Amino acid sequence: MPNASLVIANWKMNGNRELTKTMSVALREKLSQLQKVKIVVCPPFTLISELASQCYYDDIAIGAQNVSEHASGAYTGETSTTQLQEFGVSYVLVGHSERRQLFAETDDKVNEKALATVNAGMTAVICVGENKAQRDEGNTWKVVAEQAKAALANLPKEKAGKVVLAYEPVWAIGTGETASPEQAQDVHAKLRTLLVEQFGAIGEKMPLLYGGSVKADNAAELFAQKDIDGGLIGGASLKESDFVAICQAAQG
Ligand SMILES: O=C[C@H](O)COP(=O)(O)O
Repeated sequence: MPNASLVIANWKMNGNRELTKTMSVALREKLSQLQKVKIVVCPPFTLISELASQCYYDDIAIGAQNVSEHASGAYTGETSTTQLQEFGVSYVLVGHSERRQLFAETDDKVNEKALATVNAGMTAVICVGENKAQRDEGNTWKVVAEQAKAALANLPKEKAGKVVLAYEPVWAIGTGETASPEQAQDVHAKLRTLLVEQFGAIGEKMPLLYGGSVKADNAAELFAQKDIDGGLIGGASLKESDFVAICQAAQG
């Protein structure tokens, strides 16, 4: 029986004001009554203000897809934690594989961004995951563990409540090829152990999300896994009916 606690929409570089309006209405009317599931929407920066003004903060949280590790200054094109918070942002995606691959974000940079996020009082959603070649070579856990340990370095126990881990196998992102519930659970169980080792007993309760071609028709079986506490949703978060169905599947 699914009993997930967190579903995050990552619009990536998609969407416009029209989608923001449509989705805001859908979230308010169809999802604000979900008791057990926290919903976060991460639109492009340009739509954050509009989304925040239309969503009820208590039910729907606003997330950013990236943040600068710097507090302020001459960093053209960057956005700080303080600037995001001014618009009601309380979650930040950190280390998404597209940032790692296309924008050369290193493990160290991901760690700096995670630290900046939690130190500002926001929740860091740290993404980890192996690519196809790494899985085929049997290195899935080696890669995921290295990324997770590097991203979580120097994060103290008292910040555990501000940390979410998202396992996103790169080969499953935007491909329609989802990890099987067993494949995902296998990695999640190991990530759970890693969290408990670093943060103690609270690690048992820290949200572990799965991302990678989650759809309305596969969400329930993924969310039914013991250590899958929700999802990070890309393509399916752009379509109102699909995203609503995924959130409802999380509620169980
Ligand atoms: O952040 C979301 C993930 O990259 C998953 O994207 P997807 O659901 O389109 O596969």
